[in-house]
Amino acid sequence: SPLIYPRAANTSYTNSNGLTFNHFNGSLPNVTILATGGTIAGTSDDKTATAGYKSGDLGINTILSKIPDIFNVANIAAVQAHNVNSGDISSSLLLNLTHTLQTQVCDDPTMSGAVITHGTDTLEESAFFIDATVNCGKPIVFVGSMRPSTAVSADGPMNLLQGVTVAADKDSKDRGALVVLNDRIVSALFATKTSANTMDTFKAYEQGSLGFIVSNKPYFYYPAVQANAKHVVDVFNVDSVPRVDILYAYEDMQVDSIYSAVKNGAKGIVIAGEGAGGVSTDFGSAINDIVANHNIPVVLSHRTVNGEVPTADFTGESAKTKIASGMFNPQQSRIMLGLLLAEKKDLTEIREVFLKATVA
Ligand SMILES: NC(=O)C[C@H](N)C(=O)O
Repeated sequence: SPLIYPRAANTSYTNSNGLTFNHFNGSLPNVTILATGGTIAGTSDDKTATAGYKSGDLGINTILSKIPDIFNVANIAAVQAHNVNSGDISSSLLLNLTHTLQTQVCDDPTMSGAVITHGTDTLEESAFFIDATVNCGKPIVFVGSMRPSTAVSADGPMNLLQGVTVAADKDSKDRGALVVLNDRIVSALFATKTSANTMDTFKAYEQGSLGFIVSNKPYFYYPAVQANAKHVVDVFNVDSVPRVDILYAYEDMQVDSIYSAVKNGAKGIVIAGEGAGGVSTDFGSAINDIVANHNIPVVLSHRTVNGEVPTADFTGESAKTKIASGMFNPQQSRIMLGLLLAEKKDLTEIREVFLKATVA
């Protein structure tokens, strides 16, 4: 294995990409942590507080100093990429993360994998984005926490320890990006936050988790496999992602929301549709008009947590204009559509990608 270095334990080592590993031990795998903030870096003066705390406060080295066991698992190069509440993560930061991961982890044979620490509110979006843009068999693992670092029984340290362990484990390879929280390993392609408050929040209801962790040992239920819906976009020459808006469908929804989205600069639209991509008759006609006359792709997704939008639901004019999201929920669909627009894909090519996530 190229991961072994002839170096004494507990020395500091800087590799050719400028990543510095403290407590270096030549017999351990190398993992980088890219820290972005969130509750895992959150603090409060009140140890009982699991609301009203400051998200994205502590630096990654302070977090790591409270988990010395982590240095027995891997050599760690910790990088503070950002330190924010996850609502402030942007596609430009994610493009930077993609480039960093590709060059400093995927293309470096001495690196085993990477961990991204992230606020949980939008963690699934960033994990989906990275899964769709980093072309890598190595594990890229997202971790966060639901309790701030100051809370009684804070979950962050164990989640980070487990995330590093999964990133360092050869069984984690070729499974796409992963989400590790609350002892579970979930595919980034399907993970979604299911509770706004509790620790058992990241789930892939239909697909299930890929495995779990006990006494810091990961266990995967099945050998590595990539999902049928997986699609990797090449963003090497992309410097920004076009704006895609999500419109939430409901009874009494007015058609002017779609026209104002386009007027305000949206280059693509995702509808969080009722049931399997449903909208009112009037709104359906407005979508047809937007696609035909403004050349803006519109993806019909579902506001339900589970299920898919089948293409079979769209007939006549709608079959030509509307793109069914398949299994992708609105936030996943927004990211995929934005990335495909960044790649300058046309309507037919965009439709083909969403078809991979579609059954009927
Ligand atoms: N649990 C969390 O991390 C929530 C926090 N508001 C964030 O997403 O940054």
